Amino acid sequence: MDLNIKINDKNHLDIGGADACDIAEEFGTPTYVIDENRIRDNYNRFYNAFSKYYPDFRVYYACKANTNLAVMRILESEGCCIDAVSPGEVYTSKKLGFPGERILFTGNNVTTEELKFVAEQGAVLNLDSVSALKRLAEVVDPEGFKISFRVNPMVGAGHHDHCITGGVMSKFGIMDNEAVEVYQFAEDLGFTPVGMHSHIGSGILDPEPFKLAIESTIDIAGKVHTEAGIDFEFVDFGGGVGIPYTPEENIVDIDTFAKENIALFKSKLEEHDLGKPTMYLEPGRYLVGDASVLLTRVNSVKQSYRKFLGVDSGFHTLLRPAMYDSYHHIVLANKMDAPNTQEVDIAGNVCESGDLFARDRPMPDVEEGDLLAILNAGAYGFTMSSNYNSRPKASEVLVKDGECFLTRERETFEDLFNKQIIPDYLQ
Ligand SMILES: Cc1ncc(COP(=O)(O)O)c(C=O)c1O
Ligand SMILES: N[C@@H](CCCC[NH3+])C(=O)O
Repeated sequence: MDLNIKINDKNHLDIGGADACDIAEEFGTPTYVIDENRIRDNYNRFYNAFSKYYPDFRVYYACKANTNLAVMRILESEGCCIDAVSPGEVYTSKKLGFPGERILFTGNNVTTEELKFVAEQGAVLNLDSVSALKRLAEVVDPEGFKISFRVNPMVGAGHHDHCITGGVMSKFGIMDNEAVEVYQFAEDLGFTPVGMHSHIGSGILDPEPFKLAIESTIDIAGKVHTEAGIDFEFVDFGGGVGIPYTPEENIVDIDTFAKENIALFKSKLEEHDLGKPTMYLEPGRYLVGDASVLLTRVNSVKQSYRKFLGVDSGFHTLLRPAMYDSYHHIVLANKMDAPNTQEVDIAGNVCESGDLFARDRPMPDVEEGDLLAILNAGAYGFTMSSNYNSRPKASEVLVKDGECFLTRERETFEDLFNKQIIPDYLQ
């Protein structure tokens, strides 16, 4: 089993050297708990695997996965760069110390004002349409302005249909067969196109689609090089590397993955005489997914037509099970040695019948007051949470070598009033 689970001598879940039960006691529930060392390990394992075979390599953290400020500072301190998808992510990254040159902005359906803002921040713009290109030309001086384009490599993969971003159904990128024309047009406008980007999807454990994407993207880059005379400073293959969520899934052997992909990358570069552009990858889930758990307490055990364990969080806290039917492994954090004795449904506190973390899940005997830990909650967990049902958002705690730091206060009812204005006549 490749799930990241550690147990201490009290038979409690250990997170980064801290006891899950103590954390729940001190900070309450629901709380996301993030293990700093695990993020650092994930980053270094990933970076070292690729840079060993191709030193001109950069990691752009897809910060949409987790924008906790401490998480971003940790990755900044490791020398990581940022894949930003919105002006808000660019703003946050800049404020946290990432220089513009280390931020790649890959927006989709962005306004002209947003393009202008991102350009003013000094981030590198990776454009997704001819419309964006034309509108960027209205708000910056294109002369010598470096840009890149996201292309659709016509390869797609992902753990759910919603997470496949290449192929004919995808809203992302320019078409492979218009690339030459678009790069040429960018040059005609005065821009200096220096990069090409593709991203096929998210949550992929199978190495094959990545290889197909490398082939297809470099074939497109080769055509653009030959026919439009573009020299590439970088090629970016996006993110998407999955992590095991179920006990049956295996962690990606990142060294073999890197070795094979880099070998293919080099041979494709040679085939098209593309020189030695820097290789970028944009992992999100791989860096932060297994570094965090969501602690949630069982507040009711109900035997109805089925047996339900009711907990103090819901899909407003962790959306993935409800949105993608995603499996998250759930453990009884205060009795880690207890054997499974039953199959139960684990339900949240939102007023929707789809608010379930698990159906028919083998679990030990669980009592009200017990503590559950929902594993692999570090990617697309807090960032996709909401205030649905007027539920305040969870707190977040960072653990470093057993020491705990509150990095986000739990919201209060007062926070539900933030930014709302009741017109005078209704006061
Ligand atoms: C452009 C881009 N890069 C990187 C990522 C990160 O994906 P993942 O978290 O699966 O690595 C995404 C999300 O799918 C994305 O849209
Ligand atoms: N939100 C998705 C990943 C999508 C990534 C965004 N392109 C998930 O939780 O798996």
